[in-house]
Amino acid sequence: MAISSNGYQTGFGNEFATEAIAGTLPVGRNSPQRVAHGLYAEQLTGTAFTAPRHANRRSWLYRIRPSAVHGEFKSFEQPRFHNDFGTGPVTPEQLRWNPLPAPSAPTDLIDGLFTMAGNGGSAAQAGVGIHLYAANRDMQGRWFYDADGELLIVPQHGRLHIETEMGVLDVEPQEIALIPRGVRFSVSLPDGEARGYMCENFGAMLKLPDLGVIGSNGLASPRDFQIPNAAYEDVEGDFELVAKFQGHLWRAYIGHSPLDVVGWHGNYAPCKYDLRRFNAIGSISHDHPDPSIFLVLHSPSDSEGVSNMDFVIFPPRVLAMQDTFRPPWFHRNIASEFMGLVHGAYDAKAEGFVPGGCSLHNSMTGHGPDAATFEKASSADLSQPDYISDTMAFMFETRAVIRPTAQAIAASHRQREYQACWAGLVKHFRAPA
Ligand SMILES: O=C(O)Cc1cc(O)ccc1O
Ligand SMILES: [Fe+2]
Repeated sequence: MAISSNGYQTGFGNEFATEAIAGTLPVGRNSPQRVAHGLYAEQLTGTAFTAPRHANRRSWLYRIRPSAVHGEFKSFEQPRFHNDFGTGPVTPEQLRWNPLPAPSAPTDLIDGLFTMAGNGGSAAQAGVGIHLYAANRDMQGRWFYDADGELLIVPQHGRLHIETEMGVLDVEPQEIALIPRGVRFSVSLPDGEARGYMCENFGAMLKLPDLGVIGSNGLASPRDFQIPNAAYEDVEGDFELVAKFQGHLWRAYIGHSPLDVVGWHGNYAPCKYDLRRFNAIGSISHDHPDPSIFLVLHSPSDSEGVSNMDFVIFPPRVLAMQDTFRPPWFHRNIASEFMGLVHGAYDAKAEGFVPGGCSLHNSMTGHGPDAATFEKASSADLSQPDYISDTMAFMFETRAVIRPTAQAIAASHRQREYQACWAGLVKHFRAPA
């Protein structure tokens, strides 16, 4: 069983139409009395029926069997992958981790998920679940869907071949994949192993930010988002469908591949985006701008301007600001910040923040450049620009505090000495005589 890519369409949130067999899509209606080729019609909605037109997302899928056809759901445990973010005290300490160790036993993407942190939950339809994955095996005869949230997958090492109901996404490090709530998929690993990050967004669907005074271009361009063309398989066998529903995993027998959608149309679909295409906007006079300038996608909350989650990147760029401490400043924010590094080095941390690693700085926790970065940037020659190259860091930034899981705090890959990176920031103050 393997479906290869049937190519892509482009445009974030567009109305798409695609068929793997010509003549599949009905013309002038969505649900004709009989669908072409003996297919079933099925609607998949991602927003309320009555959501305003600009926010309304749904697609029509024309498939070999309806998605209702499968066995009984039974509880399924993958104890490292969950939404138990706890209700007790949460440490305000700065936290950092090394990459998740590679599995020793054969482990597919679902078994390789490790929940690091999160807030809110599917019942509240707000917050995020933040997970790492490390896998070394394809998902075999197994498909997954997440009813709790949209999935933002950030591969860090190894490519992912993601076969979804709506077509195939081939994703490599420095690209991201977005899988809408409910869409069934399986993942195989063309490089035999893979490691990365996965954010489960329980809130409103991710969207491109408004550009305001930036104008009509800049940041992530809608045309750079790639949406798969329909691709399907007609396969029967003894398989399993794994669902994530209300924070728990469930498993049902399924006698066929659910990737049986021959054609679909609509604006609710998976997509991928190459972060290297991001058009970074920055300061060309003085001062280091707020990181919102690097916003790729955001999940709005009910309060205007306050996101449930912002997905921000720190891509290669040129820094030319004058009379300025060029790296990120020391700061405390109302928002909470979970960061990861896909490639290279991050300009606020001379060492210790490694590709595949991650950090957590919660609301009002002081953080910023480490001592080595401070020393270097405080005396750097500003007559020359800094070419920040070979880098791709990112941040999941949320309005609610990000609660690390008990297993993340206890993990052997946690850097228990992280705070020491600021210990060298000695007193330079001398009161004028
Ligand atoms: O903490 C961080 O490294 C992320 C970050 C980067 C930046 O340029 C400004 C603020 C901020 O929180
Ligand atoms: Fe920060």
